[in-house]
Amino acid sequence: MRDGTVLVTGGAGYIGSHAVLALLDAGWKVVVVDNLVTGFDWAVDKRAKLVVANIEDEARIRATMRDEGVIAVMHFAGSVVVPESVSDPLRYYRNNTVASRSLIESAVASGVKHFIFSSTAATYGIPEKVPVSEDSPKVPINPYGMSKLMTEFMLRDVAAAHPINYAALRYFNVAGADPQGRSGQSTAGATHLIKIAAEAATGKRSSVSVFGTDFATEDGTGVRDYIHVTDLAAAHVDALDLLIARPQESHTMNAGYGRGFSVLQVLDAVDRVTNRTIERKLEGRRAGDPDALVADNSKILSTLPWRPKHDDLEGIVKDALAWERSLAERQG
Ligand SMILES: NC(=O)c1ccc[n+]([C@@H]2O[C@H](COP(=O)([O-])OP(=O)(O)OC[C@H]3O[C@@H](n4cnc5c(N)ncnc54)[C@H](O)[C@@H]3O)[C@@H](O)[C@H]2O)c1
Ligand SMILES: O=c1ccn([C@@H]2O[C@H](COP(=O)(O)OP(=O)(O)O[C@H]3O[C@H](CO)[C@H](O)[C@H](O)[C@H]3O)[C@@H](O)[C@H]2O)c(=O)[nH]1
Repeated sequence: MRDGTVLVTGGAGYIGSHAVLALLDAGWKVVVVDNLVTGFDWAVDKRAKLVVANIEDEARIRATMRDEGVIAVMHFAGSVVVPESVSDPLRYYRNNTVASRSLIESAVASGVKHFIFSSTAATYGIPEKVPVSEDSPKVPINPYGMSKLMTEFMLRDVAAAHPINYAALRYFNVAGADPQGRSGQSTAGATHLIKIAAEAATGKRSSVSVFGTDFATEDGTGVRDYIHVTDLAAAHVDALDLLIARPQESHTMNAGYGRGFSVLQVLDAVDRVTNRTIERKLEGRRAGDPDALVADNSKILSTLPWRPKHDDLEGIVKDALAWERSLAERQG
């Protein structure tokens, strides 16, 4: 067992629940803080403690940090739907930026030494150059990306002023599910391509829309860097070890594989795995979708011992499908 407890905000959600598994498997004690707006209490592994609270509830957060001996925070809690951030920006600045400010203040006041933050490739907006490196211009094209970039700025300034260091991981497209079937993407009303394709493959949807066929890519459909959620969770555990080993340093790193697949390549992979053909509806572009978004991942590879173990598109699809099937059984 490691010394100290890790507080995981949003640990009842998709990515957070996988980080909880990775931390527990690595011997950490874990306390989850989640208000269950989009998460599920059953998604939290029983070895972890669940505190149902808003991260803005400073009294409860500080009491939890003190009582549980929290040495590090992994901060996944937030609002994640890009179009919703466009129609309701203040909600995103509240739940992503303002709530993060409150959590960071609680951490500093409670003497928490390390902070790991879920940032996003959406901080880059429409990149000038692909693969996109960390020092590329950060020009978010929606309030979601901006709300996350503002939190990165807060962390930078707070780490300069207080004895706390941080890692901000800019996730690319997170997909797949725990290969042992312990968690997966469970949120209803999904918008993510691989989740939607898995729903179509298991009969929850009749077809998949392909949003745009005139992008500047080889087959005209959007290209993305899909990273397996279990690899992403492992990167957080490695980032925590680094923050502990080198308390004077903080790091902002892309979390992706450095290779992209088009929408049609993803749907082809689903068809191969299921040995069926999902109906595709070719439609117009969604607002604000870049042609291609692929990580330059040289920084994370040179900074952490982390190496991808699940970077195979068909494997990601298989794990997503297996979870979708078990979710269907769970929901009857
Ligand atoms: N899914 C992706 O592709 C992706 C990509 C880049 C970044 N991210 C970031 O990763 C993080 C996790 O995303 P996810 O896909 O797992 O989403 P999710 O909705 O499954 O998880 C978010 C969790 O946070 C909880 N939560 C939200 N607001 C809260 C609050 N104020 N107090 C306490 N709990 C709260 C929710 O109940 C939920 O369990 C988010 O910060 C998101 O911005 C996700
Ligand atoms: O039904 C669908 C859903 C998606 N797509 C396409 O599939 C690709 C991936 O779309 P997703 O919605 O799965 O993901 P995004 O790339 O739009 O965005 C994701 O990654 C971003 C970072 O790059 C943000 O973090 C954001 O939170 C997260 O949703 C895009 O080309 C999109 O147009 C379709 O064709 N049909």
